Amino acid sequence: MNILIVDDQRSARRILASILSTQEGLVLHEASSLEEARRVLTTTAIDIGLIDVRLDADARNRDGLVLVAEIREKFTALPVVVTASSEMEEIRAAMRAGAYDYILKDELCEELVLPIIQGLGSRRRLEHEVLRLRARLTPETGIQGLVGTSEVIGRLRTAIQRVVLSDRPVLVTGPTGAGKEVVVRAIHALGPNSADPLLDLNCGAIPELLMESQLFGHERGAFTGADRRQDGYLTAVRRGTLFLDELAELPLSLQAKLLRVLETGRFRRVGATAEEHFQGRVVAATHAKLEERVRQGRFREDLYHRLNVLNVRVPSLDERTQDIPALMAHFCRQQPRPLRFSQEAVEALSRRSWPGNVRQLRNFIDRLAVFCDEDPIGAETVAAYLEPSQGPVPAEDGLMAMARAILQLPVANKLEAIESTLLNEAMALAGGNKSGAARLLGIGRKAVERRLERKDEPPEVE
Ligand SMILES: Nc1ncnc2c1ncn2[C@@H]1O[C@H](COP(=O)(O)OP(=O)(O)OP(=O)(O)O)[C@@H](O)[C@H]1O
Repeated sequence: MNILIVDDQRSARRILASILSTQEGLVLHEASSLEEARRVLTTTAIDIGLIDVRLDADARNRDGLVLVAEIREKFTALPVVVTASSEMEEIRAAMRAGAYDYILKDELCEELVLPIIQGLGSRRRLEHEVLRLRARLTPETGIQGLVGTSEVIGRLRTAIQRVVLSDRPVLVTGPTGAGKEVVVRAIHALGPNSADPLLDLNCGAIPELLMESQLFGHERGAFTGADRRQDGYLTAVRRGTLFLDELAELPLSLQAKLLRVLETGRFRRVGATAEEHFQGRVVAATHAKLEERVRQGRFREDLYHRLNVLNVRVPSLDERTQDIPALMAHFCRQQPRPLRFSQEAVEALSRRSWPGNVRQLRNFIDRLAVFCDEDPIGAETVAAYLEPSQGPVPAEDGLMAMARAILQLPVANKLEAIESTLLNEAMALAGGNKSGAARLLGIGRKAVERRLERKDEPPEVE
């Protein structure tokens, strides 16, 4: 277990360290200020934090309490406050901020400190044991579903296990096709509420009004076509996971509403006056650089900070080429017929760059399974099949994902929903200029105008 002792006085840190050094299996870390403690917490998986309330000579300093609150918000360590028995008010404040226990400085001795550490140690061990058992119960969707043995994928698994211990929002980032969705599924499967739903909302695939209704639900008569009351994902998810995919595309108006849900845990369905409680966990994913979107005013900074509490970065395939043979074997097993590659072919595929990441590798193997009869498939054949797919990710993937998302919508006319989304996007890209939008869409300006007039009516809901 990693223990972090935070105290501005070296002598105080020494006393605690000497008490703890009698115990086996403890790795001790020290920090003398709030900043130093933050640095250690972000680089090391600390299990227990022993934190002095005052972290500099100023008697009014209460940085230790700030740290306790931060740990509960952003890290998975168990904080314990260390203070004098005369500071009852500070002890109360620390417990309110989320400290698990307190240690009195005037009674620092093995008999009082060690039972607290041992108690928290058992708690941590139990948490890990539960995680391990859950991982065994969900081999496909859990952490084992993440194929690979490289060091980076090992770090990714550790990050997943850490965020599962908390119930705060998670932001999963990484390039397209790298496995963000696989990671989100693992977080859900390993979490305490995996029996409740994992609901996936693609923030880039559907028109704004529909998205609002899908997320928040609506009252009967809230808009044209809303002929009955409908639960949104925020209700239907219960204590499960609300997966916001392509988060960067969430319209600004919905960003404000989502922020309110995250801050207060409350929301209103479209057309309702009464508020409801959101009980689930938000896990969002994006391949876009959100900081850049914030700078451009396209993504709310406050929402970004709310969601970026726990960040899991999924590495690109080029950062973990050692995993390519294992991934190839995994995708070969999924084919309807046996598929094998020669050693040279595996090596050639492991050497090349995969800008479309794991998805591009999977698509490549799927293609060979359909078109190639060679057994085992050799390096020359692989090279021949690679030619046309050099370069960026095939666009069909994005189109297929969008088509699938739209087909599941409660919209009567799905083709119209697609058209309207495309039209909106073209208008936005062209800065509201109809001729520009017409050029992007490959149709005439008149056709754009006609469609814009038609689209004033909100889409019909099934
Ligand atoms: N580590 C992995 N092990 C097994 N399969 C993986 C792994 N990573 C990705 N995949 C597979 O690769 C494909 C793409 O992964 P996924 O959809 O999770 O990517 P993504 O990062 O969410 O992409 P996007 O940003 O485009 O949504 C899926 O078929 C997924 O099952």
